[in-house]
Amino acid sequence: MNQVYRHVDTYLFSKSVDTGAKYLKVEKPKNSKSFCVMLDEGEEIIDEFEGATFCWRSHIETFDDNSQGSKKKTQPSQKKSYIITFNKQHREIVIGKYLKHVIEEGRAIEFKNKKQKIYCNDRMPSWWACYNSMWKHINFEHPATFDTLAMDPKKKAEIIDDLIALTNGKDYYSKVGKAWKRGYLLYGPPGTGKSTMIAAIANYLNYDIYDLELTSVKDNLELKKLLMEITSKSIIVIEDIDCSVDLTGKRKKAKKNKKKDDSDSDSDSDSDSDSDSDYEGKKKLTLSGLLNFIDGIWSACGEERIIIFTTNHVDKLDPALIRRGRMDMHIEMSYCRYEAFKVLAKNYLGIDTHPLFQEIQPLLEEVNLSPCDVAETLILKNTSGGIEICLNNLILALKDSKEKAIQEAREKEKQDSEEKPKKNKKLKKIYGRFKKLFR
Ligand SMILES: Nc1ncnc2c1ncn2[C@@H]1O[C@H](COP(=O)(O)OP(=O)(O)OP(=O)(O)O)[C@@H](O)[C@H]1O
Ligand SMILES: [Mg+2]
Repeated sequence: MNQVYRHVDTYLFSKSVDTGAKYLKVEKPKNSKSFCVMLDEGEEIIDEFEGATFCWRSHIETFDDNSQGSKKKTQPSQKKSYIITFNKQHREIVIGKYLKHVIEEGRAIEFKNKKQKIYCNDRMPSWWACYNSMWKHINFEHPATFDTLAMDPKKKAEIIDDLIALTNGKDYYSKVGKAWKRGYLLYGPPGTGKSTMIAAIANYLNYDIYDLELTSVKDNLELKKLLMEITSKSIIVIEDIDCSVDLTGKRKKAKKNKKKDDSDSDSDSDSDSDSDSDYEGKKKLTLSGLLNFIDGIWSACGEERIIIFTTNHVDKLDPALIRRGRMDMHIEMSYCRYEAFKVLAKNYLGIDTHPLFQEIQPLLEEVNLSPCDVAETLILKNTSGGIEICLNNLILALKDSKEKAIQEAREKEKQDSEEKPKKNKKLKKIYGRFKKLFR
């Protein structure tokens, strides 16, 4: 089906509910979450825009493909169109604004109704990539939302505001001359909701997710090709960026090589080996390739994109990779504190308050338990008196954790106090040697 026709169709359906056409056709397109209702042949819809009235009439023409004398019997094909009639004086409005409005509205409704997809890149032979997409996909159906995400409500509101600003940012980004995209770094210990947050963002915006597996990317060129296939209004995710590929190491190596090049710049043989290593570099996936992927000139070939990195070890990442501008927002997903617990209690037990909360609150403030671990204790295993059992399980888990933390701290203290005299002895020895040297 022609795209323009489809957008018009969608737009008119949103009107047909109000205007009450007599006969409608109902279809369920493969990629849509909802039904699609179309006008039947000869049905009319009246629409109004800026004081002008427009009449849309559905027209279906049927062609008999057997008319060419072919022996094989084929189904007759149909050509669908709309005829729009309006007062001559509104010609300017139709051409200047109305048609654009219809297409944009139709496209927006389709976007809202489309089924989300999650894509992943798989290692495939180069001949395959010449003829097919480099991404494989399935429908994305994850129940996470911002309502079910347990975290500090202030931080949550900040993220939602940022997302809204991004989606409304078309004019702003073109005014300031920036590519229309945003980078988020999600960091924190395991089980604190980084992946859940990605799902919640995708569901909030109805964006598709492109889960980029860096270890499957052969070189920088392949990364660029993958980028070119990513659609607008999407989220590009690189999970556990610190363990994907050794990007930091490569950069350090590159720096070392550069230093060596600078000092040996006169020698011809060295410049040859430089170009060899340059060539090797191009053949691999490097940090600079990834940086270009995020915000090089090619990154502007799509609009309304979000890039998300997740990591458990933010300190291991190369600062260039996460500097502001690349990763615009650094979001810490932390251990479960009282506010986050209240969200989990509501999700899992359906309660806003309980007398046992008083005991739980101070424990949560001093014990580091991930939301994942807290959630595990809150899963209702039976219905009779279940809530109290769950909350008591949580209290036990918190007390256990507290006990362990105290134990660990004691052991560390003991270790430190045992090591101190050894260290002092070593320092004394070094000091003694220095003294001898300068005598
Ligand atoms: N903040 C949270 N809000 C709601 N549920 C959470 C949260 N954190 C964790 N969970 C629950 O714990 C499970 C694991 O969380 P998730 O996979 O998002 O953690 P993660 O931070 O991505 O962990 P990892 O670093 O190991 O990848 C989820 O399925 C979810 O049910
Ligand atoms: Mg995760």
